[in-house]
Amino acid sequence: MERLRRTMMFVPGNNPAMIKDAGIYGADSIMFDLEDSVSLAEKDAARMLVFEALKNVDYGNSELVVRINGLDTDMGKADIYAMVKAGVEVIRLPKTETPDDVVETEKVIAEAEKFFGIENGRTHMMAAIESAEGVLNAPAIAKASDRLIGIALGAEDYVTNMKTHRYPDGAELSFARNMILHGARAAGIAAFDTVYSDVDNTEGFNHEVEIIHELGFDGKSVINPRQIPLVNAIYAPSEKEIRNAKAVLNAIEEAHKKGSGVISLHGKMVDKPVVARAERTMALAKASHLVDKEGNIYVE
Ligand SMILES: CC(C)(COP(=O)(O)OP(=O)(O)OC[C@H]1O[C@@H](n2cnc3c(N)ncnc32)[C@H](O)[C@@H]1OP(=O)(O)O)[C@@H](O)C(=O)NCCC(=O)NCCSC(=O)C[C@@](O)(CC(=O)O)C(=O)O
Ligand SMILES: [Mg+2]
Repeated sequence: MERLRRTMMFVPGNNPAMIKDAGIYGADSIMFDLEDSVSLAEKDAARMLVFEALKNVDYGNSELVVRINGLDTDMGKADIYAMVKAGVEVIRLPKTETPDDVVETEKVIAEAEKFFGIENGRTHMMAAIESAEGVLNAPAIAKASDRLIGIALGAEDYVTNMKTHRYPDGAELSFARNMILHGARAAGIAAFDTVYSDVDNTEGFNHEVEIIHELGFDGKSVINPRQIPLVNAIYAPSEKEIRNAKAVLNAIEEAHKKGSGVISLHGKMVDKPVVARAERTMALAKASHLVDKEGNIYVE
């Protein structure tokens, strides 16, 4: 079963208090940032701080991601070496424009793994797409490395590049979101939506999460712990959806016992894609604490 990544929380890499407590909020992934939330003067200190945190702090089940500075800066290579040495799970490449950006970053990661005697391929990657060129190349970027677990939209940089800004209905992001989603799905990896900066605007945030949930994004980048339960609530399946998923999984189990891969349930065909959706519903229900380990509904 693929890992759930409903929320990926940005944590500024120069903020010791936020770094120390980042594990208590239940984010599926924690993303320590060495890039745009850290000023030039603090880059070295932030790298050391995040290195120490990765080595010494227990973040429970959260996946650990670090957004590095790009290889077109003086910091990129040092960031990669330090994070690979610390054992980070995923390196997030910012401002990815072309598949070559991914390939070049992968080369340095592989060099670092070799240098520190770490198994080749252990460090995964994700690529943030934050410009028109990146969006147009999204399908190729998503297929540029087997290490990629996903691609993400970085909308603040993207709207700046597009000479616009963020609007409540998200029309300005529609093409980018669809390109990123299709690129990710064609490559079989995850798609993550961008941050929502107005942390006190719960209504606007919920509206945006509804949109990306309906489109099919795996999850959203968040910048504040208060945004985590809001995303989780929208990604939580309803009781009706859970009951239907359980019925589908029971029906297909019966079909398999009879040697068939397809069966009818209440007059509707149940086949492989319906089963895959039911499995994801049950995974989301478990993550949302709506069912127990066996899939029994708590609300019954
Ligand atoms: C927004 C705000 C200032 C609000 O402050 P507030 O003070 O109102 O927060 P409160 O709610 O009062 O905090 C209550 C308690 O939570 C703690 N707490 C808050 N935030 C926490 C957190 N993130 N991690 C751990 N802990 C946290 C806090 O320490 C306190 O702890 P305590 O004192 O113990 O109670 C704050 O959240 C914050 O700085 N966020 C991170 C901002 C950031 O990372 N920006 C860069 C990434 S975007 C980018 O680069 C654009 C992009 O590249 C994106 C893309 O690519 O997708 C693109 O182009 O679009
Ligand atoms: Mg950005």
